[in-house]
Amino acid sequence: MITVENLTKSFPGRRGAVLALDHVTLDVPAGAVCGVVGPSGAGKSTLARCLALRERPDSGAIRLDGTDLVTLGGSQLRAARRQIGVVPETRALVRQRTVAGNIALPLEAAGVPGPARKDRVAELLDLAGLTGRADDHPEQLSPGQRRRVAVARALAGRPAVLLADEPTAALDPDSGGAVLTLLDRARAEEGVTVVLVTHDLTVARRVCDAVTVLDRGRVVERGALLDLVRDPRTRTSAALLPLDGEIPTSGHDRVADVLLVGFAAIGALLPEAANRFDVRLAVLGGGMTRLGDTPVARFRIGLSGERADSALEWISDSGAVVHRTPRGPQGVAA
Ligand SMILES: Nc1ncnc2c1ncn2[C@@H]1O[C@H](COP(=O)(O)OP(=O)(O)OP(=O)(O)O)[C@@H](O)[C@H]1O
Repeated sequence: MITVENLTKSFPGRRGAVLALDHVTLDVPAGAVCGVVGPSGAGKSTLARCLALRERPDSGAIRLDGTDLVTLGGSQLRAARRQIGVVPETRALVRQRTVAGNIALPLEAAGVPGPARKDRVAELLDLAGLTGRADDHPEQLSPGQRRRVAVARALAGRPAVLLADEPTAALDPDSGGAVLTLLDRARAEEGVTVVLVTHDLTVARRVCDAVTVLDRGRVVERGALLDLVRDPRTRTSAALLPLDGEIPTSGHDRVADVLLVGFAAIGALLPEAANRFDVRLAVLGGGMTRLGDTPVARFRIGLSGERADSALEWISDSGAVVHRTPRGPQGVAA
């Protein structure tokens, strides 16, 4: 478990100090993939550098399994740094070395003997889907493959935490997806705790269990992705399942926003409600996405018919989250 408590960091700026992190608190359970998300300048990279123990915060604590890493120095700090693997920039890969040679670098530096080194490199090549490219040099690989080599290198020393700052930046969707799959496999197969820093919630939604949303150095939202998406007031929900506020809602007896989790429910629930209660049900807007493997959908629906209220209650009782829109006729919170 890694916890960040009240982390504060400022930098001198032209017009006074810039508060890059303002009492940031978050926790990442062991074996989870946690996203740190936010717009440009939110403080994500500063937080990542503090977590990597490359930058000292002005105040606050970073605890790994209870030990405050901020206070460490000397050999203890070097040992703590080995617990936190940082995915390097791909330009940090050594051009003269093969893919296998690059992954082996941290093991050589740590004095791991040859046979053990070979086994570990073979394991990581397999994990990264690069076994066939072991003897190639970085420039022979695609950008996405190079990024996977960088992830494998960061995993070599079996760190407790893996820090990946914008690991899909500048990659096409398929290559980016392969990098995210690797992070997910690393969590599942190596048990590493992953901190994924990204400006893009649609990247985080693919692998993260939980996210912390930063804005101007502050935590503005944090929690399990599913919980955040269930609450229509969160930024996370608005970003991942946007509903156009201008959707026309007139001409219906009731208008509501319905959040559905799970595939069967998305396909069947709304038509079933219309049938059961003999109401006309129109989908006015919304759409669906996936959180990891779980499909989630949010629709704005209009219902007309005598039993429209009963239909909404039944949809809610069936497990959907129903919010009657205040803009709808006789709108009241469900
Ligand atoms: N070394 C530094 N010196 C001065 N100011 C800095 C330094 N590092 C970061 N900042 C400032 O701290 C704030 C947070 O920057 P940071 O790079 O952490 O944000 P970010 O969320 O990673 O943004 P981006 O997505 O654009 O990289 C910004 O106002 C930035 O200008």
